[in-house]
Amino acid sequence: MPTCGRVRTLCCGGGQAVLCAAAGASCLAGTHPRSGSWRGSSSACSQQLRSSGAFGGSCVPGPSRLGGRGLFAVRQLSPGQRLFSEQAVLDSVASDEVLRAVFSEPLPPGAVSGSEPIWGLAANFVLALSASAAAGDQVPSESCSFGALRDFHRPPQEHGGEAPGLALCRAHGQHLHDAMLPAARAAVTAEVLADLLHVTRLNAHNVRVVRQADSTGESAQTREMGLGLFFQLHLANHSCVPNAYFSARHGAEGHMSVMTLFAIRPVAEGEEVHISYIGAQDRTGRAGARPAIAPGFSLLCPCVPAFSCCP
Ligand SMILES: C[S@@+](CC[C@H](N)C(=O)[O-])C[C@H]1O[C@@H](n2cnc3c(N)ncnc32)[C@H](O)[C@@H]1O
Repeated sequence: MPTCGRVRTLCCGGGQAVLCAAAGASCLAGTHPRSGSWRGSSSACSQQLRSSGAFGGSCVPGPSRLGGRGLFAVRQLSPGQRLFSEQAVLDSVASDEVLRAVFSEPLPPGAVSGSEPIWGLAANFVLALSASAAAGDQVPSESCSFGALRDFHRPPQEHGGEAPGLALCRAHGQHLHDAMLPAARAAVTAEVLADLLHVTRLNAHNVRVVRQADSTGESAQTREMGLGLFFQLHLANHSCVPNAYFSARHGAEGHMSVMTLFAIRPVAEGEEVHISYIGAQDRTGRAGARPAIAPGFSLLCPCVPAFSCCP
């Protein structure tokens, strides 16, 4: 197991976050992409998350006719029924303190307000990655789910080329890496950040963020949209006529967002559970701007060519 010779505590999150500063990349051997363990492999964390009690006993992962994996009801589900709740593996809600511990000044406009969620996501990622490495990858169960990010969907390489969108993620990952403080830069490679962005692009769900008043007391609350990566929910495929919807919200500072999945209409045992990637919080199950889905998420809408099933 990798050990971290010297661990520097960053002044964020009440001193819980640690960053392996001096030991640099060598202390990240367990999670470093070049070790081969970051990308693609099934992690112990995923196994743990799939164990009994996961998915609220309402559904299980299985092969989808759409290709890849999907979620399937293990019993008949009624409209409005809660399927399961889960905490995000990673989300974009980061305090100013966390952002400033990871990124050098000046932060880009929107990074602190949260309207540029990728910065918060990357900051939380670096800190979780570092904490995981510092613990020799034997992280406590609360943060164990972080390792499950390795299992999230990535598109296969295109014929003779690379996965769609990867070049853009690589450029963006390099940009984020360049903007990091040296200690943070030593803890993560631009390549791993590019992978995180790729995973985010294809798997992240919107979460509602409600922030309480800041010290100036100018606003009682600010509301914004953040991003969350949920291990169980990420297995749900898209449909323009979904049979389930989710509601996700960032609650208390220092905790990841929580989402709950509900059935919209009766779902038969064995039926695939679909959400809509557009207007996912629309309980009616009606489709939103359906034609926008395919290029954005690199998927084929199951309604195509049967357009009539999309209102
Ligand atoms: C959040 S993941 C869903 C789980 C994924 N199928 C897996 O195997 O991990 C999103 C990806 O699933 C695939 N997907 C989701 N909905 C789909 C659909 N309706 N038709 C085809 N592919 C879909 C696409 O590859 C998409 O990028």
